[in-house]
Amino acid sequence: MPEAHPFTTPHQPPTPAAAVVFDNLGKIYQSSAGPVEALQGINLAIPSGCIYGMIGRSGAGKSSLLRTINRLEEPTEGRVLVEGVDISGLSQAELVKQRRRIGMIFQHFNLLSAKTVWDNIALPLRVAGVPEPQVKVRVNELLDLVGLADKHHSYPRRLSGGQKQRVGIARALVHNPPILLCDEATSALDPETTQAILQLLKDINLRLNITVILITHEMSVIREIADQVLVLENGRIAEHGPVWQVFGAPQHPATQALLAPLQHRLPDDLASRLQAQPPAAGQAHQQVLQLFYTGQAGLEPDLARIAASLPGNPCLLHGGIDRIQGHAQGNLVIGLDGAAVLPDLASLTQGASAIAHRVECIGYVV
Ligand SMILES: Nc1ncnc2c1ncn2[C@@H]1O[C@H](COP(=O)(O)OP(=O)(O)OP(=O)(O)O)[C@@H](O)[C@H]1O
Repeated sequence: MPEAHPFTTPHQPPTPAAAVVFDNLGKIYQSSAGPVEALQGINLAIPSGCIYGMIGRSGAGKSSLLRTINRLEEPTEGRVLVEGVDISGLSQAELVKQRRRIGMIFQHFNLLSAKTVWDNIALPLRVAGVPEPQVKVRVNELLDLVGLADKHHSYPRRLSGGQKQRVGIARALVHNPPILLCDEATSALDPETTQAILQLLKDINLRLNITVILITHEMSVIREIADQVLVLENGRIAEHGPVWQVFGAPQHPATQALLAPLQHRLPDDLASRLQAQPPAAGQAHQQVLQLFYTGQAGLEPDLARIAASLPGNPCLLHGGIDRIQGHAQGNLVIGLDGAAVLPDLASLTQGASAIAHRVECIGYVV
């Protein structure tokens, strides 16, 4: 007798505090070169209903951690609680059921090339013994959800990368899981298609209240859709928190290195003209200040206030501000007449009249 499937009603979680909890998690692989400590002392809760990003250098342990959530990897130490259930104690039959509550999508889509879009999506339902009329209803629902209703007879080889990932997403959602794991889901896609897939994941997170946990090497993906982010380094937690906080003021050197490509660096022509000391007396020059914004305490780059607080006809030379989760972050590079007498720079970052979180004089240009 096939079990009942609740997929025609929207998923309604019993509002657990955390979708996933890692409790002192450790993982050691045995390899021919000896034991490899992939994860160590991971204590972390992933809130229900959020989009949670995991980043880290290659080999930091992201995949190992993600795959412990559905026991594709068994931890060697500690526990993983999924919606409050310690999954290490599940029997094989219980694990099969549990895995239906955790969808997963992959970088290379993992579709069956000999099956149509329809059959790829229907397969997990058929394997679970869902009656054919219900399979039909559910596959149609999912094709609509991912915007592929007109492709149901197509084979994967006739689909673009974005369309293949849409099939992967539909297949991952067949059992109406409360959790979706994404393993480099947009890494094989061009920027425009990446945007469309990220929008779909956001939509699924909001409309279906599914917790989305993703690993990626693309920091822009985290900035674009994640609520919270974990940074792993050598199998340990480097730092974690709301994306705007971690991206606005990265504390750990690993995070700083990962985020470096997103920084609005000085353009080469300006950097090459900067000198550490002011030129000889009488030579016209500008002093160059850099104003940094971390997103803390609602402090915004207010150009009128900056102009009123700085002497010497301030002019904007370069800069970039991103807005992440409503917080302005980045830096502005400002040139001032060389002869202007600068105020105490620390005073520009304090109190109600602060114009930035940090101000540095980075040099002089003639
Ligand atoms: N099956 C395995 N056997 C032995 N060592 C492994 C195995 N799988 C992973 N490792 C090692 O565990 C560590 C963590 O690997 P993992 O794949 O989790 O990192 P990652 O951050 O996902 O890396 P990447 O970004 O390159 O995919 C690495 O040192 C890796 O070589």
